[in-house]
Formats: sequence, C-alpha cells, structure tokens
Amino acid sequence: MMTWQNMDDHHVTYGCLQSPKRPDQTYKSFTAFFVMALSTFALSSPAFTPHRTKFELSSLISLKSRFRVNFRRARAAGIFCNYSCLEVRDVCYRPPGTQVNILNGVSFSLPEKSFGLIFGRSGSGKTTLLQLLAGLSKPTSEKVGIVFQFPERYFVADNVLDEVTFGWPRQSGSFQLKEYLTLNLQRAINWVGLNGISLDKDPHSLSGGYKRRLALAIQLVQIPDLLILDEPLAGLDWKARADVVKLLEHLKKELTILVVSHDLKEMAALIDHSWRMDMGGFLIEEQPPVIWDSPPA
Ligand SMILES: Nc1ncnc2c1ncn2[C@@H]1O[C@H](COP(=O)(O)OP(=O)(O)OP(=O)(O)O)[C@@H](O)[C@H]1O
Repeated sequence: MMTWQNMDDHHVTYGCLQSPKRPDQTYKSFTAFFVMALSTFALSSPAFTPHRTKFELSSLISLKSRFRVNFRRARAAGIFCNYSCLEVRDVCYRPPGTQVNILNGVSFSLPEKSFGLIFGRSGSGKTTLLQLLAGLSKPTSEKVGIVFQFPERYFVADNVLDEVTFGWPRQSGSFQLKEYLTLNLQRAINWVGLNGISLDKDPHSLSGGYKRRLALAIQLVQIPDLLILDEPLAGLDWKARADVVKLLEHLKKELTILVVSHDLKEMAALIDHSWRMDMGGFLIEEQPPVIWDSPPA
C-alpha cells in the first residue's frame, strides 16, 4: 500500500483502484468531461465546496502518474485487477486538519454491468467514499458519471438543452467531440425518457422526477463505464421514486452502477452486490436489511 499526501493535507492511502473497462479500449484523457461533471454538480460535503473542487481537479492531474506507479506495484503485490470490474483496495481517507480517518481500509469489487449498493448510518462515510472514487477513479477509468445528492439544486441554465450541454467545448477545434456528444445526447435523452420534454423548457420548472432524469442524462451523454449515484431517490414523491427505480433497472443493463442510498426497500430488486458502511468508515459486504421500511437509527 502506498501513501499519498497532497499539498492541502488530504491524506489518502490506497492499494489499488481500477474502474470497469473493456480490454480493447485505450486510455484517454477525459478531463473536459470531468470538469463538466464536477462543475455541473457542486458537491455537498464540506470537503468538496466549489473552491475545493477546483483544487481537487488540479490534484487529480498531478496524481495521475503516481497512481499508475501505484497500480503497477499493487499488481506486483498480488492484487488482482480485472479489466471488467471496479476494484477498490484498502482505501483510507483523513480530511485536512484532522487526526481521524473517515475511511478505513475500504475494499470492494463490482463486476461490469452490475448494480452495487452501499448503505449505512448517517455520517459513516458513504458520500466521502463516492467523492474519493470520483477523484481517484479518474486516472484509470475511461468514463465515470457522478450524480451527487439533489443535483437539480445546481442546475445553472435556463433551458434543458443548455443544461445538458453546459461545459461542452466551445472552441472551434473541438468539432469532432461536439459531434460525438450531440449524437450521444439524443440517446441519453431517450434512455432517461426525456424525449417528450421540449429542450427549450426551463429545467427548474420540471417535476422532481424529471429533474433527476435530466441530471442522469447529463452524465449519460458520455456513456460512462461507471455511474455513481448518491441518494438518487432523496426528496422525490412516490411516483417519481418509482420512475427513477424503473429507470435504474433499465440503465443497469447497459452500465455498471454504484449507489449510496437509505432507500433499501425500493432498491432491493436492483441489487447485485451490497455493502454496509459502519461508523468509522469500515465497509463490510452484507445484504441490506430490507425487512425494515427504513434503516434503524
Ligand atoms: N472535510 C471534512 N472534515 C472533517 N470531517 C468531515 C469532512 N468531510 C466529512 N467529514 C465527516 O465525515 C463523516 C462522514 O461523512 P459522509 O458525508 O461521508 O457520511 P455519509 O455516510 O454519507 O452520511 P449521510 O448518510 O448522512 O449522507 C461525517 O462525520 C462528516 O462530518
């Protein structure tokens, strides 16, 4: 296991982290996409204020080469990294200015095109893990889509089209990328069932369920190999919740999905693998206690 400590005193240790990826794909930089994802969704944790988001992005870029070194060492140490599997090994995290780890030796693997759920008590470190995965997965993954809690709070445009294309390259030299994104846009809109909605519509005027669909569509334009969702049902009424669950059921056939949620009963039918995050940031493979209407306090 290697230790990496960045300039801002984040303390992260990890052994190996590899995202789903087909063997025939070559590594490419998706910095533009990542900037788009993170600038669209300002992250809710104090560790990820917009100010910090900017810092994290620059850290990620500098982390890239170190990460590759670490990856090779991890393999040499006997950690198996399957190219069609998200593999996380021995991840620890301690925020700046603190002496206690929020995450402690977190390890898990999630096969391609399967649905993983992480559940656990408030404050156990679930969101922190997703934030870390969003950052650390960048150097080795083709495409990772991330939708954090209440993404609609961070919509910035006054029509659906501008919202989906926010952050797309504007300079003339990137025509090919724009063409690629435009072709994928229609597919993403169809995938989430937004095709009945006018692209002129103000995203803030959409219903709760449709706002969530829009947030998913923004990520799906890139056809991510891994889609990470933090509390995708939070704040929705029963109909919108049922619609989003149905949508996830559909997406699960196409993508690898990792979800953090307290809505265990509604997620139950989707789950292929699940883990409980215990206080102190310890992750344990476990079936969710679906007999409860809501998790115990
Ligand atoms: N930058 C930080 N500095 C100090 N403590 C932090 C920082 N970021 C998160 N924490 C603490 O880490 C713990 C885990 O937070 P996190 O948001 O990951 O929990 P969670 O399991 O996602 O909770 P919930 O289910 O309520 O969303 C909390 O006690 C939180 O206060």
